Amino acid sequence: RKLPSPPGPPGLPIIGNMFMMDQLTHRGLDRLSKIYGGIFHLRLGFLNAVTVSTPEMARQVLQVHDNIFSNRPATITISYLTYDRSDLAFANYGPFWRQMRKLCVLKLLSRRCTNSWASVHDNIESTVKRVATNIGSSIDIRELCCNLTKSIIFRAAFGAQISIEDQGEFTSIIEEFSRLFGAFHIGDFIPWLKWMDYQGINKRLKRARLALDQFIDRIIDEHLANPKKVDAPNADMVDGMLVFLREVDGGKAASKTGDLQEFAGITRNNIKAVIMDIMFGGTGSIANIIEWTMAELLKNPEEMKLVQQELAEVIGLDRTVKESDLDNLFYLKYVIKETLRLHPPTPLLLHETAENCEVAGYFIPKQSRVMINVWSIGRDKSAWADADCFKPGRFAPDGESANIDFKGNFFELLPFGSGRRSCPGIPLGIYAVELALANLLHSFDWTLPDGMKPSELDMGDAFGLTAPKAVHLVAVPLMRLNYPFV
Ligand code: HEM
Repeated sequence: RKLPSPPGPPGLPIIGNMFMMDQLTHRGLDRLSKIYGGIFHLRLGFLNAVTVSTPEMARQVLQVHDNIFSNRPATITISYLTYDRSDLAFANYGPFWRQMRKLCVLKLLSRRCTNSWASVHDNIESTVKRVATNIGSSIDIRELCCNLTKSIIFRAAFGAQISIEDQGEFTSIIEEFSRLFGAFHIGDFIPWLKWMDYQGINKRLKRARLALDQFIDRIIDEHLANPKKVDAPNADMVDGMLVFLREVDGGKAASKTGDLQEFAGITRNNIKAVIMDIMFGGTGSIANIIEWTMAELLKNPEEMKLVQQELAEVIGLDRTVKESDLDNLFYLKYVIKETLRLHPPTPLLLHETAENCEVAGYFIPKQSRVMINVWSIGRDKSAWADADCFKPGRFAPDGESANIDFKGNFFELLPFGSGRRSCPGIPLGIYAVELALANLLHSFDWTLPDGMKPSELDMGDAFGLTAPKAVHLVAVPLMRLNYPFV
């Protein structure tokens, strides 16, 4: 039986729908899904692209056919900058990916990596102290959150000894990587035009990777000169990976811990590529969620009141929030969940098919790019009552969505994806988001600057690798606690 392709807009010879490239954002694809349905097809040059925009279609690709839909698409730029996909995020599904995933989940991102959790705690403490010295002044919340998350991830990855100069140098390397990830390369769509490089991207790629090589090689050498055990309290992520390298180099793989053999073959390039995954995975998304949550609460003062009331009841007004308090902050968790529904930091999950397959009666060819529009799904009117409204109470025990979590078990809420390729950084990421928000909202009352009314707050978003607020949130803190910050 010959199956049809999913529906989609008509294209032109050779370029297909490439004239619609500006529509490839969560909002543009959402508009197209209203015309063509929950699964539709675009042809971008020689590339088949399939978009999924409903919870049921997401279940089809992430659960029913997950073995076929678990590869990642990689552009020319991504392949080059990840040392030919030597990382976790862009490796195709298979034995290498499984090894890297195990390494990240067990050895770099688990609760046993105490340095990362201490980095979250210590950096939030110093951020709150900094805010306390600016009472009554306008604060750019985006800048505050980005500086916070960068410091958290830098220390988690490279250790407390990383200097301000190194942080600056690495920030510029990451920024150039970000710009290159977003750059358009015709060879990604029409392979026989791969040689064309009219924007000079190839030269920039070489320069960017050289800068990363020089930077991380130096950091690796410094770590090699001062080896630490992987379970030392100050062991960072580079230490964690070097332990495996040392074991492999020394020919001792598998002799003690049994599972080390599986990591044999890790190279410096793997370390560099995984560090970049952690930098990109961690920093933007955490900062995004904190900024969006603050914006939603300033826009909805009655919700702000409920969160702050809970904080006062659970903690009192004489101290800041500790990790052990988080389990008792239920309303704060509903607020974060609702923010993740309306503003998922990664609005489009990018997957690729490993084989030809059939979904919902349609034919999806091998190596199709699959975009799962998590932003659309979170606002799907058949899945959510008052889908566009900020209503955290829907997740309370008596609310209509009480049983829904964001860990990938419910296909109407997928901020971290679901299944094999779902986010391995959830515990660390959610800890950072909860502790930062709890402390910012408990320590201070917040108002909008210059008499701005909540209804005047701009809630538009921008599209890139993540979907931050288009306009930075600016707010004014007022002291709320009887606590000597300074
Ligand atoms: C708290 C905010 C975070 C959000 C909303 C988030 C979201 C996501 C999403 C949507 C994916 C892709 C899932 C898919 O394709 O199905 C992902 C993958 C990934 N995330 Fe996160 N993430 C967060 C925090 C982190 C942190 C803190 C780290 C590490 C420090 C991290 C590292 C990764 C990595 C390495 C992958 C690729 C996994 C793979 O391909 O197997 N993320 N994340």
